[in-house]
Amino acid sequence: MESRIQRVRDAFASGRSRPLRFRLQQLEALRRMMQEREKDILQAIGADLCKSEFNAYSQEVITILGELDLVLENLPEWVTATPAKKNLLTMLDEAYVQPEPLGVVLLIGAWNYPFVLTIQPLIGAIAAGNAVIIKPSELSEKTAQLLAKLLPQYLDQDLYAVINGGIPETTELLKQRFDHIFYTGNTAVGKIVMEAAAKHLTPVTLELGGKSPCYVDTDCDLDIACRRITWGKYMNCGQTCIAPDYVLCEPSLQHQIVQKIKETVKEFYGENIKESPDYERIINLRHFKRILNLLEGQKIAFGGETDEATRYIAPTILTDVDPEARVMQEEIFGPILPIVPVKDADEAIKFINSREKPLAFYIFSHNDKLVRRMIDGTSSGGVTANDVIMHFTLSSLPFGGVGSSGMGAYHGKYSFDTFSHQRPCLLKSLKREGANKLRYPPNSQSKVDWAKFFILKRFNRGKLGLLLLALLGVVAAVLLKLRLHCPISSDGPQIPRPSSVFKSEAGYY
Ligand SMILES: NC(=O)c1ccc[n+]([C@@H]2O[C@H](COP(=O)([O-])OP(=O)(O)OC[C@H]3O[C@@H](n4cnc5c(N)ncnc54)[C@H](O)[C@@H]3O)[C@@H](O)[C@H]2O)c1
Ligand SMILES: CCCCCCC=O
Repeated sequence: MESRIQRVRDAFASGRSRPLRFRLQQLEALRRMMQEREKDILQAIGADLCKSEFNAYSQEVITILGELDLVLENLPEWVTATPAKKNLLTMLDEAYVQPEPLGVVLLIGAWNYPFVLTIQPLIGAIAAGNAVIIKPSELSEKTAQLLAKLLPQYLDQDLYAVINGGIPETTELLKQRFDHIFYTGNTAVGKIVMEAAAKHLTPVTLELGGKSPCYVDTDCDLDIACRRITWGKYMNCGQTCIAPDYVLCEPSLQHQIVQKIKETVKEFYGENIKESPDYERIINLRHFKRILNLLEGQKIAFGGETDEATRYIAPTILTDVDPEARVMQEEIFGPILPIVPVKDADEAIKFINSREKPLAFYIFSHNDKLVRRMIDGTSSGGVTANDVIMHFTLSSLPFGGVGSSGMGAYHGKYSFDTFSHQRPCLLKSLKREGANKLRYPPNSQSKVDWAKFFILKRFNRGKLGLLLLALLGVVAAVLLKLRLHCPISSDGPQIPRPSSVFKSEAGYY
């Protein structure tokens, strides 16, 4: 493993990954891979999660194609240095911010959307000019194998490496030194990743989970709200990091919500859910048993059927759930929807704020004021009002958690920024030493006053202001140069103070 990582490190050190043309070529190659190997990709995802090709395409492939289009179109602009504002002292210098690659990035992918949650950060890391070690999740075994086979066929083999394996391999990988670690998965492993990264002072992006609440207001179209909640909760058999974990609503709504979700489940998956090509299965027996344990002692208002042999758990709703119950202590990550009755929106806000910050928060209401009040009164990785999941699909929005749901964000330009260092560059000349002498010892009050003038002066008066600034800069520099050539008195150089030179009613110019 070490020699493989060294090969990636050496390739990065060669500088090959940096030119814009190279990055675009690699991203084009990824797009080609998505097109040419679409069938293999859909089959691997399907085998891992018992997912139909339609669902695999719309939940994973579309997102990657959209991300590639966006990055390929905008990368030339993103890699370009941004000029920085200057002050009087740096007026004739060049100041800009140049994004630069971080180096060798470790990407640890997740199993629940095994393709998109690995490839989407990879796109950002390549776009930013990095070399990458990709560690797909061993739980989605077929996709992990396919990634190890396909990526070397399309991408530069020295710069980008797939390392497969389980906990021992991940543990070994984490001992190595990287320039950034991007991890998607649960909070407990997130802490392990961060601890390992701290040993090398490696920055991390942690895309974690949490219990994402969904508040349903009485002033709301319940039919539409329940249809959208049903879609987001039971998609991928509840194994979605931003699935609505539980519903908060006034007690009077509980029964109606159960009824409407029940009807929608029938509409979506038919009478025999097990036969529906749109209903997935739990990834493995460990997770299957974990989810079943969450049902113990709960009032099942709908669903509850299970089949261990196929790891099937029916869409299930629990009512009158005690906030202290086990199902309300950990992220469910399965097709179980607890409803916790609350008095009103204020109690819902208190409830949410008394717990760890979630990855997502959903509010269903016609009342815009209430929606904004609930957003302002809470904190979460992201928010969607009157829908679920959809903020993930908009690449102009950063995607990530806050507090225990994670740190850092990605998607679109945010991915590029996550994998870049924003390097401030100031290019001065060896001339104009007159003005620069201000900062050299021995110091004096008049030098401090001049420094204040040069550094703190602000101009917000358009072109005229800029012209004036330029003139003042030249005058000040000439004055300083002249005065700095004068003999030095006991009080330091005899420099006029800016207050005696440029003072007007409006203050200093
Ligand atoms: N924020 C997001 O984008 C996002 C996306 C998907 C999943 N998630 C979260 O991931 C969680 C589900 O994943 P999971 O809990 O099944 O993850 P998991 O148990 O599958 O673990 C994920 C990875 O961590 C590694 N791992 C496990 N134990 C380890 C250890 N002791 N040391 C080192 N590595 C170890 C595994 O090898 C695996 O590759 C949920 O909380 C979900 O919300 C978040
Ligand atoms: C429609 C795709 C949703 C992906 C959510 C990622 C977290 O699990």
